[in-house]
Formats: sequence, C-alpha cells, structure tokens
Amino acid sequence: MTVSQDTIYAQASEQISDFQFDNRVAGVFSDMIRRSVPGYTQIINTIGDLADRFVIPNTQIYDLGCSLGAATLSIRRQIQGRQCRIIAVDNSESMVARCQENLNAYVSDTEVDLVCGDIRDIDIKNASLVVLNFTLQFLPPEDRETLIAKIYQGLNPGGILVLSEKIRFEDAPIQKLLEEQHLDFKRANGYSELEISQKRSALENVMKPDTLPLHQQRLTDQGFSHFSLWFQCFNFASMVAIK
Ligand SMILES: C[S@@+](CC[C@H](N)C(=O)[O-])C[C@H]1O[C@@H](n2cnc3c(N)ncnc32)[C@H](O)[C@@H]1O
Ligand SMILES: O=C(O)C(=O)C[C@]1(C(=O)O)C=C[C@@H](O)C=C1
Repeated sequence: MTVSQDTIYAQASEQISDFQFDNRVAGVFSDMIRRSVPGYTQIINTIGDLADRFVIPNTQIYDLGCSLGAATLSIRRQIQGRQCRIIAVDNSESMVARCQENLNAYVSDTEVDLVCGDIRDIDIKNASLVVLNFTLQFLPPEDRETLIAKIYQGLNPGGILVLSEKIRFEDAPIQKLLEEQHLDFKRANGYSELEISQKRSALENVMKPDTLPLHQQRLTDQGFSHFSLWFQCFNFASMVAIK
C-alpha cells in the first residue's frame, strides 16, 4: 500500500466545508488517521488479538465503517481456517474502492463481503465480533442507541463489541488538558496550526464525541453484561463490551 501524505488542510481556505470521507480524504486516509489518532496502530493490532481470542468458527465478524480495511485485515490475519465471514461496511464509495484493492493484495481463506452502504441499514446476525473503530462518533447522536441495540441483538452470547472513539469530558479542566495534549500530538506529527484549526472547523458539525460514562451507560442499557475501557491516550479511547 502506498501512503500519500495528508496535506488537505495545508492551504488557507476562505470557506471550510463540512468534513467528508470523499476521494481526497480516502487517498490520504492512512496517513491522516495515524497522524491524528494517538494509539491507532496499537488499536488495529489489538483488534486482531481480540479476534483471535473471541472469534468462534462458523460465525460472522462485522467491521462497521471499515474505511481502507485496516481492522478487517488485522482480523483476517488471525482467523485463518475458522470458516468465518467478515462483513466490512462503509458508505464512502472512494473508501470501499480502495479497501477492495487492499483486500486483494493479500490471500486468505476467510471470505470478506465488502458492502458500500449505511451501517444503519445492514442486518447483523451470528456475530462473534463487531468492530466500530472511530465510526460511531460520525452517526447523528440520536441514531447511536439504535445501532448499539442492533449490534447487541446480532451478537452471539459471549460475543464482543470493540468500540473506539474520540471522547469528551464534562470536567472542563480535564477536557482542556486532554484536548491540548492531543493537539500537541498532531503538532509533533507535522500538522501546522492552520491545518489543525481548519480540520477542527470541518469536523465541528459532523463528529460529535460522547463522554465515556455515556458510552458505558448506552452499552449496559442495551444489555451488555461486561464493559471495560482497554485503551486511552488523551481524548481517544477504545472499549470492549461482551454479551
Ligand atoms: C474514522 S473512519 C473509520 C476508520 C476505520 N474503522 C479504521 O479502523 O481505519 C470512519 C468511517 O466511517 C464511515 N462512515 C461514517 N458514517 C457511516 C455510515 N452511516 N455508514 C457507513 N459508513 C459510515 C466513513 O465513510 C469512514 O470511512
Ligand atoms: O479529532 C481529530 O482531530 C481527528 O482528526 C480525529 C479523526 C477521527 O477520530 O476519526 C477525525 C477524522 C479522520 O477520520 C481522522 C481522525
């Protein structure tokens, strides 16, 4: 996979439009997410490790908002020979086209159904693992509970949901500290003040982070028996919930 550098917000723009997972973003996404999300590579690797632990033969795995397929590839490497099917879903045509190329680059005996569609419209059944890796935050807040309920219903007992998200904090000094630490992470990865502020404006209307207590409450309200945060770096977190 060739990785192109993200310079999308490098030039000053008079009008910043809402962030979209369009062809431009898809073309640089690998670089963008690694330089923007602390711990991203560790999270992708750990999703593979969780697949090894939780994926049962003859079940299905869902990667919801799969983008370029990083989580799907990490899972697929771990579950050879288990006769499972991975259903990878994204509603960005540009992401799906590139994801298909990435999947084709490796051989595997695990079938992947790559679906270009809305994760709110797909059926979930016979699942041992569902992944929402930085996707739920892009759904309108009022649609999040319904999706979590559908995931819970589609998981087999003992199945696991991995939920990674940018998070916000009710405590103002903590919110300020962790947000500043994240901005320093972006600066250290070569983003300029202009890039940081233009991307922040672009994301403002489309990405609405929840607090950790809200995530936990939503998951337990929908029936998940076991919940833990397994990763946090600044205002980015990854959680597991087991049915
Ligand atoms: C931050 S990216 C996810 C990163 C990816 N999971 C990974 O691990 O590399 C969010 C993705 O969710 C997709 N997405 C957002 N809303 C969606 C929806 N309602 N249905 C399907 N895909 C959606 C976007 O197109 C985008 O590719
Ligand atoms: O909060 C930010 O500054 C981000 O860039 C975060 C984030 C994400 O969490 O998904 C937003 C959009 C891109 O998908 C990559 C990273």
